[in-house]
Amino acid sequence: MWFTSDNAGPAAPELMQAVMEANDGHAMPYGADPITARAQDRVREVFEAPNAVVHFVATGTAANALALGSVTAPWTTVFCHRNAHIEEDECGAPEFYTGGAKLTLIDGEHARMTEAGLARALRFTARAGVHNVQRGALSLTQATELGAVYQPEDVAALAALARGQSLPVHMDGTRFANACARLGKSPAEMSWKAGVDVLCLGASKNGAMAAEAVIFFDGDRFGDLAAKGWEFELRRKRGGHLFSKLRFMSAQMDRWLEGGLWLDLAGRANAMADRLAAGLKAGGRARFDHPVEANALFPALPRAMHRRLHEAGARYYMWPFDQSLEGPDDEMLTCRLVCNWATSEADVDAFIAAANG
Ligand SMILES: Cc1ncc(COP(=O)(O)O)c(C=O)c1O
Ligand SMILES: C[C@H](O)[C@H](N)C(=O)O
Repeated sequence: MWFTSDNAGPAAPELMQAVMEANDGHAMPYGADPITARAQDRVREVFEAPNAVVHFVATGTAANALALGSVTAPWTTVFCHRNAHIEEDECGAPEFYTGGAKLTLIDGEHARMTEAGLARALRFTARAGVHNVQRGALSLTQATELGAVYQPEDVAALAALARGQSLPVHMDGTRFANACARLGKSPAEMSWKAGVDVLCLGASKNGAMAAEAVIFFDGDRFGDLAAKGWEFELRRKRGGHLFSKLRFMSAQMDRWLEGGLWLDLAGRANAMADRLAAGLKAGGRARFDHPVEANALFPALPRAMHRRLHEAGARYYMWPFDQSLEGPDDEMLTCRLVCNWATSEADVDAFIAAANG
């Protein structure tokens, strides 16, 4: 019963097979191989973005931090949600790779930034003179860190506010696939058509061993897109994130996007989250303070239930982590349960049985 994180899940056999097939003799290193070119074209095709600049890195943190470093200056601030991964879980990488940009934290339920919150923050930074950080970029996470998704129109409204201040829009798409699978909208509608300028598309949480795409879309934001892409390549290399045998990462991304596999895998994870939520709700003792819109759920459960689950061998995080299993049985404690493409109905049903007793 593994529900700690989709990072704990196995790689999908299709992607492992793609890596094996890529292991065919010699090929030019550092991304100059044909598999990488094919994967870059596959991304452009799936996103209906023939001119997009596409590069691959191994981690979501590298993707986010290098992308933000490419679109904002050290003396600026990036507007993000208070619970954004770039704020809470990247150990200062965005600040490091931007050369010191700050993060301006904005509230909103379910880690979804509100228009009002962003508008207020933009107004507050309007006073910026030489003594103040300048507005740098907007960063949104899709799906959010609390298991919710943004509708394309929500993204468009927030992006419009950013665009009104000539700010680029970054999207942390570590679980973009889960949001796309949930909403059934096209990747283009969920990204550049809604105003996203640079998308970090995560495959690692959704079947890859390690593969993340940084996609700069050909809007009016970056002027010379080729130059922006080259700048990213230099930042990636300088940051130590250019893989010499990039073909093995590219092969994962290419296979993941081929024939809609990425959406099938994400759909499986979402369906298991739905099953798990339904089973806990049926037990009558779970409280849900956040919606289940992707592959994660955040139920509040009685402490006694948590004890029972831990005794049954269930693996998951209390959320926040530091909540103790010692104390009154009926105190409600929130946890995070994350399903991945390999989560089985048996895993889910065993968790529900242990929870409901
Ligand atoms: C929303 C979000 N963004 C970015 C990341 C960073 O990914 P990585 O841990 O591969 O650096 C994670 C990690 O799971 C995440 O949950
Ligand atoms: C939170 C942790 O850093 C990881 N991003 C995860 O979602 O498991």
